[in-house]
Amino acid sequence: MGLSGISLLTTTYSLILQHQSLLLCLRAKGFGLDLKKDMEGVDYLSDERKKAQFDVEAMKIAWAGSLEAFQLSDRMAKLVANDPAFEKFTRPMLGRKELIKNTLRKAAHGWKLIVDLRLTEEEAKWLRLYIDEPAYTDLHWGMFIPAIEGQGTEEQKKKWLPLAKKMQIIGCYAQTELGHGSNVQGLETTATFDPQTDEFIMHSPTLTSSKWWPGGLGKASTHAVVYARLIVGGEFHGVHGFIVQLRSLDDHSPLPGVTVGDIGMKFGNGAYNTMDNGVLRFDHVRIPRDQMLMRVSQVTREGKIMQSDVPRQLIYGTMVYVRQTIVADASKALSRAVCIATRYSAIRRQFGSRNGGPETQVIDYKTQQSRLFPLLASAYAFRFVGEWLKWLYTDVKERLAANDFSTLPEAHACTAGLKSLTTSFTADGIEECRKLCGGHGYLVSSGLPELFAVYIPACTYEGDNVVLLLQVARFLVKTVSELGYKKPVGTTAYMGRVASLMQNNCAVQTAEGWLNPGAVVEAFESRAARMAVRCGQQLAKYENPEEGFAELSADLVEASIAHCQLIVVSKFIEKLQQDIPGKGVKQTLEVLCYVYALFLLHKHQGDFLATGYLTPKQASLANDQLRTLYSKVRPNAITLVDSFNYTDHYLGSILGRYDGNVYPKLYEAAWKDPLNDSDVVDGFYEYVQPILKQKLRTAKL
Ligand SMILES: CC/C=C\C/C=C\C/C=C\C/C=C\C/C=C\CCCC(=O)SCCNC(=O)CCNC(=O)[C@H](O)C(C)(C)COP(=O)(O)OP(=O)(O)OC[C@H]1O[C@@H](n2cnc3c(N)ncnc32)[C@H](O)[C@@H]1OP(=O)(O)O
Ligand SMILES: Cc1cc2nc3c(=O)[nH]c(=O)nc-3n(C[C@H](O)[C@H](O)[C@H](O)COP(=O)(O)OP(=O)(O)OC[C@H]3O[C@@H](n4cnc5c(N)ncnc54)[C@H](O)[C@@H]3O)c2cc1C
Repeated sequence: MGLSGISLLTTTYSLILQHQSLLLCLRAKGFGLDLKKDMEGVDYLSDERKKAQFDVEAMKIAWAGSLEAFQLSDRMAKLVANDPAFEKFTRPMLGRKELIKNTLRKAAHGWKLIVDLRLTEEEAKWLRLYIDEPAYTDLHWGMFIPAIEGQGTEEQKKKWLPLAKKMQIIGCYAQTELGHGSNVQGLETTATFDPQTDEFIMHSPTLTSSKWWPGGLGKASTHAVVYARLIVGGEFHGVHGFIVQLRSLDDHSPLPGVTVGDIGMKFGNGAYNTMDNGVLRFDHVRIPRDQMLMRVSQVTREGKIMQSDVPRQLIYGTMVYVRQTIVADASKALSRAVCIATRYSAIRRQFGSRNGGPETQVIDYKTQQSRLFPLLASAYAFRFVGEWLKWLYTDVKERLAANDFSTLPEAHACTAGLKSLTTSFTADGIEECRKLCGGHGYLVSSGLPELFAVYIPACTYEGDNVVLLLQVARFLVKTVSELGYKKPVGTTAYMGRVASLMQNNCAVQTAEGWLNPGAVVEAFESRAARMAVRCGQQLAKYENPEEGFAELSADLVEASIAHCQLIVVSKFIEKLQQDIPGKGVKQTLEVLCYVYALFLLHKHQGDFLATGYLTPKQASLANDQLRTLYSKVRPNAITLVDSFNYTDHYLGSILGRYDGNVYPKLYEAAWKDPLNDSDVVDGFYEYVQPILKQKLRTAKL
């Protein structure tokens, strides 16, 4: 290495020393330099932690939901973090075959722990979450089993659930096809009843009817719940679910008539490529009649269709369940990215040094705060709305069990809308966190690229986010059209006050005036009501309602977003009306709640102004208040992300390390890259040296 290289390195290291004064000795492998190494065990964020204005341990409990939930999650997180079998840092460098084998190994080790330690289903769920590697088990536990639980008869549940829960069979959820995903009624796979043999014949009549995407199908599953067109007596009777065995339970080979495989690599290194999303075709595969999931409709031995009093929509019930879990997962993914970006923003310094003193921590720049703190506030907002949605789902489930189907449409609208809202925001938020970490955020070792790659399909799977918002729009339009004779309830109860929401305008006169839950909720209610009513009025101009709906669909999507944001804001405010113990915890959450609401108000001020609810002056006062709120978040920022209680293993990020020891660890990690195994790169003699040694024929070059 030449002198200029060494002086560049020396300059780099003096900068590091300036930033982290406790560096003692670093060995620069490959450069022949004996530099100082950092002190392990030092907390570089301790000054930040001392600034906390609230009880961090109590905030951890508020985030987890209860002391018991905190303890359970903490126990599972540590179990995974302390087990070398769950190492994941090499994942992005593995080839596909190694990656899948590695995932199978981890899933097997996880299952062994579940059995040996006799973990409960709740503990097992957290264990799988902290293993942090998408795997066939997600679909087995998350969709296959819930599909049987929700759509199977008591007899079917008795037969299949024990097998599935002991993992004596492995299942997946095979709905989407090559040609249709969103349009479930457009699926082409057929299940034709054969009264001669009392069987269904599963068949894939076209290329586009091939099942395409189901997770766990490609290589792991022995069984699937397959959605297919029920054909009895030559007539189509809607799409239903069927339990179909795909592979031998002895040697795992596909059964006769079954063609099955993996659909290939997906976005990113490592990331979602640990999942075997699959393709499946049937060539007249026969299954017994009792393998059709028959809670909604039954086919008798004689080939008669019997409808139970359960609504047809229950066939979509598994999607309601999974969408609810996806909302809860959004807060986990967003909080993870925010934790990384917040800790790193406190470590990173740029500009502002006077007289050789330390530079400014980037977290102190107002622009950094205005990008980061709304994401932090959103992570908390999504956590609390996810908690509420879980309650709503549990309530609906109990009602369904008692044959009360009245709240199903609202549960569908809420799960669809909030799934869409939270996943779109989280996907964008993770990318924003990457940018907030500057260049180092682009390194795989920041943890952000893989988190992003794993997360973004959430905007598509379990319902494309636009398609889902259009479902919310249908629900809203129906609610508006029924206002004259039907009292809206639940999350649309505010529509019952539509007259005053359309007339009264915002009364806020000062920036402090925005620190009022009533003023905030009314602003969001008025905006949502006015946008929905405006869509209703526009729709009324069309003779054909479906044509009008299609024409106005972009506006309808915006009205749905306004409605869903209102739900998140009001559930955050409702949460704060509960008893939340711990010094300063409630006050700190109040600040975050206002940040969330006023950030949305600022971002969507066009809606609030266009609907005539706010004046430009009032919108500007909200923005003034937002700036003040950011200053209130600042001293608590690090401890607010500590309250997520994530282990370094789960975060999987050098930038987000709990101790903030970023630079030495980044430096160390670079040397672990296989490219640095040798000084001279493989291929040098074949491809580089000949260029260096070439004898140029043209003098001009
Ligand atoms: C580094 C690693 C880090 C971390 C990773 C670790 C682990 C991973 C973590 C978690 C993994 C999580 C998840 C697993 C991952 C992926 C799973 C994905 C699985 C899937 O994608 S399954 C396939 C999902 N498919 C869809 O969602 C399709 C979307 N389409 C539809 O839902 C519907 O077809 C429709 C709603 C668009 C229907 O439209 P339509 O108008 O044609 O409808 P119909 O005529 O059929 O019916 C209309 C009628 O029904 C009502 N309705 C619709 N849906 C529902 C419902 N779900 N529930 C109740 N009611 C419903 C609708 O309102 C209409 O009612 P109305 O009264 O007639 O108006
Ligand atoms: C990682 C991953 C895992 C998956 N796992 C599973 C699984 O386990 N099991 C399973 O069955 N499926 C699974 N899927 C499939 C997934 O559920 C579908 O991809 C999803 O429902 C979207 O359907 P689509 O692909 O048909 O999109 P399309 O509907 O083709 O969407 C394409 C575009 O058209 C737009 N669009 C479609 N319809 C309308 C409309 N009516 N109005 C306006 N715009 C419209 C959409 O907004 C989108 O922009 C998975 C997908 C992914 C990416």
